[in-house]
Amino acid sequence: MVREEVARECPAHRPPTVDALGKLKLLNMLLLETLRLYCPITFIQRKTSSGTILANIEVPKGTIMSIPLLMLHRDKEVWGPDADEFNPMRFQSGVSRDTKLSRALLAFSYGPRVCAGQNFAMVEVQIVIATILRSFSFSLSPSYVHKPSNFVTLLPRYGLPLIVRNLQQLTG
Ligand code: HEM
Repeated sequence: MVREEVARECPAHRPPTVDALGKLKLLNMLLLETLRLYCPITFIQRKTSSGTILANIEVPKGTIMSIPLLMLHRDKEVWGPDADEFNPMRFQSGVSRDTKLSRALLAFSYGPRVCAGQNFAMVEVQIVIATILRSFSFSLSPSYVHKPSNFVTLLPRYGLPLIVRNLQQLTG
């Protein structure tokens, strides 16, 4: 489905244009769902600049708080009973239009210290994936072991071996 969308919107043998990227709705949904389940930065920290009360808990000035993004992204109360499943369709109406989702998806953080490279990162990965999808099919190698691990950022512990096929050779 995503490959069909890319083939429809992006002309072959040229990098996708800004206009084309704006039309890659399915690819965007797929990337948002990937950022939800496997957000590269799994937690952020904040230090209180003054004493405050959070959810009836008194928090003194200077307290360092960890915000567990990865855990929040799997909260069934927010995301529903299928929170642990990979389901890009949950972003069908777009994250920016759904206020609940735009605040629940915290892969790039939120508020005044939101990731400064958010838009750049999304455009970059859209171009890379769209370009790959135009020419190649890929699937997980049987040797792949699913073990996301946190080493500063979230990474596949044993790498990501893929079986890659050139689509032109496949279709002759
Ligand atoms: C998928 C890719 C990326 C993810 C998931 C990501 C995520 C984040 C997160 C969660 C923060 C907040 C950290 C905190 O408050 O402790 C952050 C901050 C930041 N990011 Fe990114 N980032 C990505 C790519 C990039 C890129 C490509 C750039 C630059 C070109 C960038 C530049 C920054 C900067 C400058 C900040 C600090 C903003 C501030 O504190 O005012 N990021 N990022």
